[in-house]
Amino acid sequence: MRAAAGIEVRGLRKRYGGTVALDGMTFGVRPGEVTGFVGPNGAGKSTTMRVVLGLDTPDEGTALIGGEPYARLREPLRHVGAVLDAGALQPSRRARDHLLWLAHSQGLGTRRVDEVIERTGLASAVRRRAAGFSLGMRQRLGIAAALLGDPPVLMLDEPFNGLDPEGIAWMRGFLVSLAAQGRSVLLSSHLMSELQDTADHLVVVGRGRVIADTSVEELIGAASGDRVTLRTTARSEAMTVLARAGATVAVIDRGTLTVSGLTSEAVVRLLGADGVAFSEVTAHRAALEEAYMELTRDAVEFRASDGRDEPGRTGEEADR
Ligand SMILES: Nc1ncnc2c1ncn2[C@@H]1O[C@H](COP(=O)(O)OP(=O)(O)OP(=O)(O)O)[C@@H](O)[C@H]1O
Repeated sequence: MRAAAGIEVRGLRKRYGGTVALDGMTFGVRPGEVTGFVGPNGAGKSTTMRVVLGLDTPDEGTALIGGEPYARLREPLRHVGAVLDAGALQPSRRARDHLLWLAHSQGLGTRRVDEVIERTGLASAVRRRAAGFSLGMRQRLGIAAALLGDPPVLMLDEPFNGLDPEGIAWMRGFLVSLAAQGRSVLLSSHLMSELQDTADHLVVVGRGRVIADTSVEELIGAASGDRVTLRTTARSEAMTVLARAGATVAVIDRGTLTVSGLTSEAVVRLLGADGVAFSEVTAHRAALEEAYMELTRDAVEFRASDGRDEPGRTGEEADR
């Protein structure tokens, strides 16, 4: 691998007819980190990746890999590897032949092909034809191809799509190890849960622009706000007492509530004064999924209401 390089995306705008796909998309991807590129369907993730790879032209803005636009890279496979559509394989071609064809087209040798086959755990499948490959094997083959030129930058569009739990675990570990080698790894997903244990950094997007550019830790902290988590077996009584004191109370599960608008001291005092039993009062820490939902609420085209945080609900209403 050559000197570390990153991705720089600045002010990308792109329309398809009346649809605004990119609306000033701006972010960077640093070496040594897995950056999760996450947002609801239609947020502009795939379009951004295609622009970075020179497969689509923006109306405005720039996208650079190691300081250069893709079109100016000599031997691009040595600078960036990408898997945009793992399904796109010539069905009759055997896995190893697919890699050999790619390698030879870029002046890379057979030895490198065997190295990437080994690294991606494809050794037992290389003589099989692509048509018989599971999606998991296709993803591995896509990554093997992306790694042929030992590039410092990797981009993967929805790499967890369709993988079974074992495939997901393998993919996570593999992506983290690639970043640990100093590579810049950008991976997209529309599910935050897929990124939770993989990404160091998150670029959250919606409607063609960046909503948050943050570390995983910061995002969880920011979304947690001034809320208190309360565990109690007397949910209904607790909700009545706290709502009466002006708090907004949401039900998380049978024995857990989150309370906004009161300090934890006030919650303890109010419940104690009314003799409502509780087992725990702690500062709330939002799970990443919850943080993500809050951030992207306005950017989602369709979302069914789960009714959890409707304002003004009382304990009795919520308990029904
Ligand atoms: N070739 C195209 N022609 C017309 N519209 C397009 C084209 N490519 C993307 N779009 C539109 O641009 C917007 C952004 O799409 P994009 O595929 O980049 O989003 P995404 O974040 O990757 O979504 P998903 O998670 O569904 O893949 C969407 O409204 C999409 O319908």
